[in-house]
Amino acid sequence: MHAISLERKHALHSVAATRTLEAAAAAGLPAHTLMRRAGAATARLALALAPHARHVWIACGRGNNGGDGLEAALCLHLAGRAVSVTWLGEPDAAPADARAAWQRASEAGVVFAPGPPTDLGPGDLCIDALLGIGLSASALPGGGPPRHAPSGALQELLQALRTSQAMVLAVDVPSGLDADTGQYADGFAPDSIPMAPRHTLSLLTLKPGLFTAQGRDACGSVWLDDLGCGALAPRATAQLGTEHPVNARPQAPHASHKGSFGDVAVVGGEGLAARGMGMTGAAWLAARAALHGGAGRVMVALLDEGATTAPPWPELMLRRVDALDWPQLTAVCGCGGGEAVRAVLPAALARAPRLVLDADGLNAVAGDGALARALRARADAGLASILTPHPLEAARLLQCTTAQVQANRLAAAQALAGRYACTVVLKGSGSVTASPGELPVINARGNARLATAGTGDVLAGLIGARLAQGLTPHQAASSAVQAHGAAADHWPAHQALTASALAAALQ
Ligand SMILES: NC(=O)C1=CN([C@@H]2O[C@H](COP(=O)(O)OP(=O)(O)OC[C@H]3O[C@@H](n4cnc5c(N)ncnc54)[C@H](O)[C@@H]3O)[C@@H](O)[C@H]2O)[C@@H](O)CC1
Ligand SMILES: [K+]
Repeated sequence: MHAISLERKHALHSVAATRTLEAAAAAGLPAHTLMRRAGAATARLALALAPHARHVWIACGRGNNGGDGLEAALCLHLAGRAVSVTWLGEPDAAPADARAAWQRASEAGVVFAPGPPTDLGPGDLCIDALLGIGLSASALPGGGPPRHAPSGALQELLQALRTSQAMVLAVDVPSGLDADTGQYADGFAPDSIPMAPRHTLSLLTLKPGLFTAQGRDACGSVWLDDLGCGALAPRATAQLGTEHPVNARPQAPHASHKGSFGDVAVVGGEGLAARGMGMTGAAWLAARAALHGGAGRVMVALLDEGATTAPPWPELMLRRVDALDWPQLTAVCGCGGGEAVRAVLPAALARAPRLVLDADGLNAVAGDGALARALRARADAGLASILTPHPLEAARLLQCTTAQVQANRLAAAQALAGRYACTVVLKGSGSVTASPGELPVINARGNARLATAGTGDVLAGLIGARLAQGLTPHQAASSAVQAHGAAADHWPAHQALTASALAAALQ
């Protein structure tokens, strides 16, 4: 068992892949072995997390997740801890493994109670073994069977877990969270994020839903125990994090010059005159990020007719759009581009060998079939394209609702990558990078401080810099997303995070 380090990459497996692994592992082991291992691992982690707990309360559901909780109760009881269990199951209706666990726990004298002890305090521990992957029903955006709201007893136990002052250890997955998508099933979402510390012990595999959408907030710290079956794991469904170089430059030969690291041109920043909304800051932010991200030269083509602004940073060069040498450039198009970007897109789509399309550039493609076809045609012409939508922009591109995108972020990103034959970064909690023929990457870095104006422009610029330095689109996008998040994770606690300072802090 180990804590999941966000510095390393990890394989993620869907519920279906985990079930395949479970069946293969169970076939080669004596009955009930996996559940006993799961219970023992849960008990070990419980003892390590709360060594001084006066009381451990375990809420167990009707299925095998509850069985894991019963096995953990037995281990903790045998270790001399004060344990009580609230079990929603019935011996006659329980699955075989869980029934066997109940029998062993009962015979050993584990205490069963209708609810939690009334005096659970901050030093105590709750174990959430109500629902695991049995809840999951992965579906493409908008699909999936309707789900029923939790019953009264289940709802009460969930509430008790969420309002307790004691630390909560979730077995396999926080109850009610879909392990594939990171979304709560109907009726299961908490009213607010619980205050007590939270841990999740994922069993057999790490699942994608633990790290995207609501997963990060639901899980707290994530641990993994492969129950001794890691060698049998099938092909991964996705990957958490990336080990691509932080920055391509440190490996560059000594005899490098500014042309060695590529030219990035940021095209965006609609002027105040066009529609009364000046958005040139977005273009400058992207350009600054490209500069700090290691691009050799960075140009800015503002969509601001007649503007004579000097660059706010002297390393940046101004260009008129008609003076851009497209075939030599990595173009970052759309940041603050407003309506004006639409007129530039035909040239950018047709001529830029490497293109990052952000914000208004994406909205323009979503609303114009000819631009969408031009984008899709780039792959056949050997031109690299990266889209960086947030969920609303992704919904426009997929012609669905934001809720449908968020219902399965991994599937939505893959659907977009397929539709436009390019790399896609679906932003939001647990950003997903997907490319045709590549394992999708879920980003584990970053935090809510990134939810401030301009950070998306910074990301687009950084991706452009990495693409210009020769990384593949998938590497450029996934590694930039990780570096962007890591910069936020390392941000000094007492300092406000602004997009401009973030751009300067990039590595
Ligand atoms: N069988 C085994 O040997 C192993 C099982 N394991 C555990 O077993 C879990 C999966 O077990 P199950 O397949 O039994 O599934 P779960 O125990 O996760 O859930 C199944 C139960 O939840 C109920 N349920 C599902 N959706 C509901 C909803 N929306 N509202 C109310 N109730 C709902 C079902 O009626 C059923 O009683 C894993 O998450 C893991 O914890 C692991 O320990 C690996 C080994
Ligand atoms: K659980």
